[in-house]
Amino acid sequence: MLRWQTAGESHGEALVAMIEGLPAGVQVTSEDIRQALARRRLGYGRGARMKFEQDQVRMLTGVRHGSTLGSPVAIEIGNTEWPKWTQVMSADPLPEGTVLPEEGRNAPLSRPRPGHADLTGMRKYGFDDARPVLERSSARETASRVALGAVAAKFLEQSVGIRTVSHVVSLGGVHADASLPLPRPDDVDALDASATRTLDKDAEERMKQRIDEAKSQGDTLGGVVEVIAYGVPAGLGTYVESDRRLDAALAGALMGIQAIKGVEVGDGFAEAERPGSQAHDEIITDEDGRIHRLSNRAGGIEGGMSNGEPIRVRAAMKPIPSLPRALRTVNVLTGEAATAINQRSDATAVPAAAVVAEAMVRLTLAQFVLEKFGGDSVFEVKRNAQAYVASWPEHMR
Ligand SMILES: Cc1cc2nc3c(=O)[nH]c(=O)nc-3n(C[C@H](O)[C@H](O)[C@H](O)COP(=O)(O)O)c2cc1C
Ligand SMILES: C=C(O[C@@H]1CC(C(=O)O)=C[C@@H](OP(=O)(O)O)[C@H]1O)C(=O)O
Repeated sequence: MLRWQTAGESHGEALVAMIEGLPAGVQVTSEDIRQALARRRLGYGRGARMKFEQDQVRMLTGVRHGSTLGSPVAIEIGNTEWPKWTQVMSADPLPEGTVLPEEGRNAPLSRPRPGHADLTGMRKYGFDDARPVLERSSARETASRVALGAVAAKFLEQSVGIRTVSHVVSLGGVHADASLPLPRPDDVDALDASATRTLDKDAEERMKQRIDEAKSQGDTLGGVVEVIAYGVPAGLGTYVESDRRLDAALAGALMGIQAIKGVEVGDGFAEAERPGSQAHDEIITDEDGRIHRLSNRAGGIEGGMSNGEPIRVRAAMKPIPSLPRALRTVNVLTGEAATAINQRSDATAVPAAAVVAEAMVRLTLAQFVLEKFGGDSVFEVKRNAQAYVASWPEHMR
């Protein structure tokens, strides 16, 4: 069983991520993790913090000489901003009379920001300011999941040959051309080079303009991201029990990302508007006698199982809730009307969310691969997966 967990606060000393249940023999280095984290920092419209802060990666356990040991893998992502935050975020009580810098005093954070966890978090945990809530509800935490996703990606590629890619489908209402071919894993460099993580250059320009326009109006934007997984063998997940469905797990994993408000598998909501004759993926036998699909509207999942086609899932991100054009709120210390604090913030983080969504798809697929094929070493998982496919009659492969 593959399990993972993250810990850490947005302005704390470090984030910590742990994954347990990975087989031995996954080739992975801290440089692989660094590269994945660098991708999450890219994207037009991200705020100042992305520029001055760095992710300091340390592989603490579970890996020796670039290869996993089968024991839990723990990764630390140090926050280079920590020296500025040590007092505000100190784990130990502060000496009497310590005067905290502005960001550590509770007055500004007694005005909960609409769209954030602030108000309900304060009520739920009994705080009189939002600092203890925002520290953990912040999407800074997604760095931990991207780090774990980088390890999962290595496992998927080295065991079964699964590779993933993510891109932005729409940003602030500007859509990439849906008739373009789907990105493939080899397009990753081109996607990294794109300011808005899209292969549609024309849409990229319009997305940038839209972000500039929103910024000049003190506003923020959301959008839709897509993750595609290639090389997924048929038969991950099952229809036999709802909580073992691959589509359900992927939806949960994507919904667990901060600010994600909708998930689609394949053509998702568009499917609901089509007649059945145009909604499914017809099965034919091609010239070499092999079974083949004419389309992939289902996004590679039928009956809660991967069907051998590329897996395609989308996630809709709401606009960033901290806006320069501050929203109305209430000062919870006085009950008086107020405006939400206007912190430095991302104008949009949709390209980064694509990278986070990809990490969640990688982790979820790794879980399902291990459930299906088992194995304590990459070699064993690979052998089991190959034997499974080889057990099918030739035309079914
Ligand atoms: C990669 C990423 C970056 C984000 N950056 C910011 C930000 O700079 N400012 C902000 O207010 N919200 C940001 N958010 C969104 C908040 O974390 C999120 O909206 C908030 O936690 C409440 O969302 P929820 O209701 O889905 O939990 C970001 C989200 C993601 C995924
Ligand atoms: C630090 C990251 O994202 C942060 C996520 C975030 C939020 O509210 O979710 C708010 C911003 O932080 P701050 O309020 O300190 O400026 C982002 O910069 C990161 O992604 O590494």
